[in-house]
Amino acid sequence: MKTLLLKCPPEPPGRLGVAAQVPRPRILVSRDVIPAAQSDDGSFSQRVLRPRTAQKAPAPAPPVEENPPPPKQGARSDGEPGSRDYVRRTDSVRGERIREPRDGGYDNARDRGRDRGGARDWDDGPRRDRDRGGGNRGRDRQPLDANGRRQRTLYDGRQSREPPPPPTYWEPLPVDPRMARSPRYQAVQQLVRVEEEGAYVGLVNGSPGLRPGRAAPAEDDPSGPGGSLEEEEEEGEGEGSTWRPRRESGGRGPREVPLDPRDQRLIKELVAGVTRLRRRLDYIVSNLSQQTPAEMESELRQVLRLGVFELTERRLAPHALNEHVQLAKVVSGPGAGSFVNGVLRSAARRLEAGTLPTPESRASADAGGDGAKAAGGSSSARDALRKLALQHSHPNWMVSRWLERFGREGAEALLRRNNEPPVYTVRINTMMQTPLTPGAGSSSSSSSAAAAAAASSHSDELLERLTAAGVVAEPSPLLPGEFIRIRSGLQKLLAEGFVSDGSLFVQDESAGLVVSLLDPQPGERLLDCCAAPGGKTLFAAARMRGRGSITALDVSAPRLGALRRAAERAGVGDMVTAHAADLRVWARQVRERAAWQAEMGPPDGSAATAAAAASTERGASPGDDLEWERVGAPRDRVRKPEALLYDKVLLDAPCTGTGVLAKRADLRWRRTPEQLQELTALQDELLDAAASLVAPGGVMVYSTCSIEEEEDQQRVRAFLERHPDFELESATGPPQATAAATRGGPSPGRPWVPPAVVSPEGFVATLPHVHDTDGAFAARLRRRR
Ligand SMILES: C[S@@+](CC[C@H](N)C(=O)[O-])C[C@H]1O[C@@H](n2cnc3c(N)ncnc32)[C@H](O)[C@@H]1O
Repeated sequence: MKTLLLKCPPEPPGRLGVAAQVPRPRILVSRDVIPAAQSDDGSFSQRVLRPRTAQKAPAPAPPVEENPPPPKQGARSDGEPGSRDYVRRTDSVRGERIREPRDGGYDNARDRGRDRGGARDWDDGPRRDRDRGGGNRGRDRQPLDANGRRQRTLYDGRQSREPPPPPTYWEPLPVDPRMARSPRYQAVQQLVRVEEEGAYVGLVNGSPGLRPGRAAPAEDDPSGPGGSLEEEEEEGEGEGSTWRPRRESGGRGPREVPLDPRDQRLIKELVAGVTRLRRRLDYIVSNLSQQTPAEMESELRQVLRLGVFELTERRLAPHALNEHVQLAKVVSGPGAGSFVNGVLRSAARRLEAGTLPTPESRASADAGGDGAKAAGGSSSARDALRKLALQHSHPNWMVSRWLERFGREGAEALLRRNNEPPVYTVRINTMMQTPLTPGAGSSSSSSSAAAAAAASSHSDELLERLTAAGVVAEPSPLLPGEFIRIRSGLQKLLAEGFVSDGSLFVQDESAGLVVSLLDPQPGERLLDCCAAPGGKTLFAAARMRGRGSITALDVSAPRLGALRRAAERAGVGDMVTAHAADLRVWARQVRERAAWQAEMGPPDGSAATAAAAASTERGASPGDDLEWERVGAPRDRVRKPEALLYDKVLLDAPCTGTGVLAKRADLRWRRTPEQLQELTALQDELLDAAASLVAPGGVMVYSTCSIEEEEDQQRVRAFLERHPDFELESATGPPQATAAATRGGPSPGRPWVPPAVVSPEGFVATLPHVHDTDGAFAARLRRRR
């Protein structure tokens, strides 16, 4: 019985090969792997994990191990007769007793299940194309032989000498259910989905406190309706979905794994944290291993990032890193376990010694490259830019823009803010507050004072209930009486049912400011042009106190479905009509229809009365009738009154979403400068289309959740040049507004938004590092009569 014994070379300074990290001074590998595993200087590289059949070199004679190793600690020999000696031990991955050959080689009984296989050769394409559907991701890794049969993996080369054993990759064990439920295993699977399949981090994290597998209402997702182009791309799952655990295979068939809420929270923290800090973590990993993360297999890369993240950011004790090692074995095979063990132990040692290679510990950054040229300037300026981008884990192009715009200090504050846990706020469902006393409000000032008092007492009552539930909360300084800032305990808030019973909606204050700037009033006709998933639509409905009508338009039908359901739950289903359409097409049709109706002459009296009665039944105000008069349309032919002009139009445009990077952890890696250009063109088209639907004297608010001037200020300036019939109204409010905001709901004499969020030009412009909210932009444009 012969076993290979490969001696480990000394660790090269600053770098680690696989063998250098192996805890015991021996490693068993197939003899075919030796050439691939050994580099020129005799050290072993991690390439042992990714052999290619076609590149197989003739195998040298294996070194012979003279003395077989002693049984593993805690194992006992079965003393079975025959050619092989077996031991029993507890498998730390499966958590069960297993029997295996003492020499560690292939065992028919144990390893039979590993030889199941797909039909494709593992070399025929990148991994991401092979295994999109999940399930057993490892099944294609076994190479096919000349007859198309899946080959066995041999580590010691003794089982079948003819034909010679192929190079080798241990197919991962079928995942043990206990491992499948491990938060770290789940986090790795989700990280793979995020990076390779474009899954959305806020979405896959799910909402703790909700039943797994059940679709959650849009406002339940703590990620909030941030709003960006991404959301429209993920129609299948939609903003309102909660994460469904990956199905386990094995046993009698797939079944869903219920996850503990605490585990869900940990998964959320890990996935969001690793995704945010991806570039920084990769820098550290690259400096500790011979391969860059980009050259590694996807799961292995995620395990390493996760390990370094937990070590450096969560300060996990080094002994706890064993879970990552076991995880690597499961997702990438035993060799990967040794490799991960080596890299993570080295990271732990060097962290303790204060010599961990981090971007800030280097004189000049030496990684990156994306957008480096865009930085322009001298090489030292480019170095400084790259170093900052690495340190705060952002793409160079974003950092370059922000350095130019906010200066070094401002840019750093923003970068830091994007990596911190975001501040969540909730909107109070003011529709649930005690209605105004009948008779109160004979004058507009006493009515608004009564409304403010009602809002204030409702908010105080909710704050008390939240405090009793262990939630640390405070009234919003920007929209008091309507929003509450949650300092800690969002999960408790969700678990206590504040959201599911409709009392609160998770929504950022910056979204509230946009609606506040629009200032919808009871009885108005409002068009929300890019409405889904509906956070702003519902707030507008609440401001309108259920009276008037809202047409909610969005190009994404599935996301509009979520909006409809949310409107029903909020009790405003009657006033919201949702239409799935491209705004540009819809606007053209409205214009054609209006022109046609104008040609048909005035309606007769009976039809006008019927239309007026119908509109009153819907709860619409007499203002509806005015619309028809404005375009001179005959009422009897108006089948869709919403297909005309509107008092107020909200265009919450698709954008790069650079204001919500703290909440949308993956977004920074998906955006490119080219997309920014494409989006500005789309925004112009949408602005033109939306403007054509604003009634004379009516108002349009253009908003984004981007902080890029090209998408914000520049779009508005260009719009005003194209549309001289529109003028900008300063966000500080109508002329009679007083600067001293009273607590409670809006009133005619109150500014639309607090002066603290208004730019000198009169726009609403919030920045995460300045206002403690999402970054957002809004401009109020009035159409001249
Ligand atoms: C920023 S999100 C809107 C968020 C929403 N206002 C809220 O508060 O929940 C942008 C929306 O624009 C929609 N959209 C993109 N292009 C569109 C188009 N051409 N017509 C209509 N809607 C469009 C997307 O589907 C997406 O839902």
